[in-house]
Amino acid sequence: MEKERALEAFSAMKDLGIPVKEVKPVLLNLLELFNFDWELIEAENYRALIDAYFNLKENKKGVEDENNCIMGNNEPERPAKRLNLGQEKDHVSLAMTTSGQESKKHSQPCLTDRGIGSSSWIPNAPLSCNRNDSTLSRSAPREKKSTHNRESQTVYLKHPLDARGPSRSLRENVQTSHCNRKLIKPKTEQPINDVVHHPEPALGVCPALPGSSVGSSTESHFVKSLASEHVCVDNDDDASGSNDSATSKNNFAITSSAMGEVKLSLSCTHALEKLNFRRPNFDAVLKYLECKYLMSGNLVGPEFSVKKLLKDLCDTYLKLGSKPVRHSAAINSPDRVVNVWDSFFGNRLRKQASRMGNSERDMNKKGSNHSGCLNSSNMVTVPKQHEICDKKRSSHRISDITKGTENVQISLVDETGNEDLPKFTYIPHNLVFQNAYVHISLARIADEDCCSNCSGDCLSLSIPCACACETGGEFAYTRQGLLKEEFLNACISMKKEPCEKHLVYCQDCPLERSRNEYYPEECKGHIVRKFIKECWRKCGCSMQCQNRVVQRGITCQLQVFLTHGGKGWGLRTLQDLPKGTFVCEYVGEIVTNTELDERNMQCSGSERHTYPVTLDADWGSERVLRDEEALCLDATFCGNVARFINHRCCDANLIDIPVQVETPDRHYYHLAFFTTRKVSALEELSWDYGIDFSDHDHPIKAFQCCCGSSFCRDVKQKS
Ligand SMILES: C[S@@+](CC[C@H](N)C(=O)[O-])C[C@H]1O[C@@H](n2cnc3c(N)ncnc32)[C@H](O)[C@@H]1O
Repeated sequence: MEKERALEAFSAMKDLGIPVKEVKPVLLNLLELFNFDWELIEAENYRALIDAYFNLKENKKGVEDENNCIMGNNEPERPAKRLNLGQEKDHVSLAMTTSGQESKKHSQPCLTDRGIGSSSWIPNAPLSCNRNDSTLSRSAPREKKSTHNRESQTVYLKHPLDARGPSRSLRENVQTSHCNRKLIKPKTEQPINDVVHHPEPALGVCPALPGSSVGSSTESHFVKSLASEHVCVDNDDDASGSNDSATSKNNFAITSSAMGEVKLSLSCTHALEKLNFRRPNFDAVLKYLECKYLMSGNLVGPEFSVKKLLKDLCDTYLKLGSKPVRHSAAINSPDRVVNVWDSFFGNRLRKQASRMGNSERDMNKKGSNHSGCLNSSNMVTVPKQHEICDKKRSSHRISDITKGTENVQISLVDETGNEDLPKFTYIPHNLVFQNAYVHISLARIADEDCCSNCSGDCLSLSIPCACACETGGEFAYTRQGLLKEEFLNACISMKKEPCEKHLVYCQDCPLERSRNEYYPEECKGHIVRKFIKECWRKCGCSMQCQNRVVQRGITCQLQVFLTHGGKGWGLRTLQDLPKGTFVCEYVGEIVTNTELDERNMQCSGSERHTYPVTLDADWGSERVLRDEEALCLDATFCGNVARFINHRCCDANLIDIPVQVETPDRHYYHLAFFTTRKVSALEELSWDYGIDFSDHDHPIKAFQCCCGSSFCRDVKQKS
């Protein structure tokens, strides 16, 4: 896993013209700084790594320039340009277009050739196929702001790999250069009376007892000389094997007894001489070392020796234990990570971190109290008058209905305490119930359905990649991870006022068949919907490509709550959401029309249903789709948070948009919810199910709408 990630990082940097050998030390340092949190390194197309690399380069160059000045040399040309992925688009595209993008053809959207983009909500069962009601959408932008301030983010890097080695540390470089950047210092000089005295030797690894394992971070006893044989091995730099352990700085000893016990002791006597030395987490030491070897790629080369390996272990232990107090505290105590973030990178990077799935959740988990309230590490500040963590008032509270399956926790609160908790199984991705046939295979993805020649981030290319063809030859997303305004507005207006040209008609409409099997009416038309096409596995770009939004999952802070006014549970946002934000996908069981009919026949009319959505956009194509083939999503029994989104006529703040990820056809796709306007923290999220409240023949009676919209279509409510 680590190896794959390292290779991906190398490849991304290679795309920018940065050789692997130069990336390795920077990456290793960054891993160390970020506490091996790869997500931070991978975020926004390795922005941290790129920054660190160029900072290093610049700092080095500063020194070189200075030296050149002193020596009277001409200023050499800069080796490479620094890139700002957020803003300096040209630089990035320059580097990225080396992979033959010019040869790509970008066809215009061809929705009508390929079938219908219709997805309709279905109250309880039979599928409604009204011109006005055939809209379900999904949306998903990740907010990514390019507020990167390079001037304030010079990361201190020292030469990482070789403890003996670097000709000049960056610290020296920085100090001698005239660079005004703020430095993040790895260690502050401490007054002498701050020295921490360790009563025990600094390192002890005692895997001696049978069954015990190497690597316990808590063991700290130096090997005792109980052994029948005790070999002390000096590991001077030349690894000559001198046995003079008394003079050796780093050494290790192997002790064994006649009973078969073996103890391996590593002694880093350097540690005692170091100011600020704190025992590091041994797992972190091992991880660091593994990464180092992984990146050097010569673990088992001709130069390999076990002695060297053990010496490296000692050195690494010493290195990690000699970090500034706060950093080593973070290594030892994950609870302090947030402080380290603040002190090392300030709020900017912390926010960046908090936008990322796991890190975010970790922070929340650590910061949440027993009942799961959000704390200061959260981006969301809930106004006092709406205090949702008030225990006296909320007799129902679940801190995470997703049970850890999403990137973020989603709480449920019932401030009245009167409602039964919803009964369903949370699933973060669609699952086939039984008979539905979802044909996902790499072989079906043709060259024109993916961008195999791309690398890194497709949105940084000057020419949109093949995947953009579905959205008019342009990407649907902005570089901030939002849906483009033009695309969104077109989807909204198509949904509100579908005109004839947006409709396709089936020869034999499955929706009508489901209403009346023997005398189905003529198809009333399905809207040919606008699709988003995201890059996927066969594409050459990385997982950080900004044309991958929905597939990365929920990133907004959401909450299920008990609404007032008869709608039951609802979903609200706990943070302000800009227009075009991806909120969540509609996730449920993938069922066939036949299976859905069966389900609907079994349930009683009084049950509060989630509204299944018809999925198959191939309706209206020449082939008649049988009920056993047509697909729907039903979130009644198994679903995600979208099952709590209530209906609002006409002016809902969410719209559902089909998103093509794994399959190039329109038989199966994802339905994503995006905000139609700016939504403020604590607003209820809603979407227009597309119900025709005047359709009294519909086998499923629609609920009495309490949406409160002045455009409410339920006339009963109005009168
Ligand atoms: C997808 S579920 C939404 C979550 C649901 N409120 C719950 O408590 O589980 C759809 C159901 O919510 C209720 N509902 C949704 N929107 C409504 C509205 N505008 N007016 C009245 N009831 C609504 C209806 O009972 C409907 O069958």
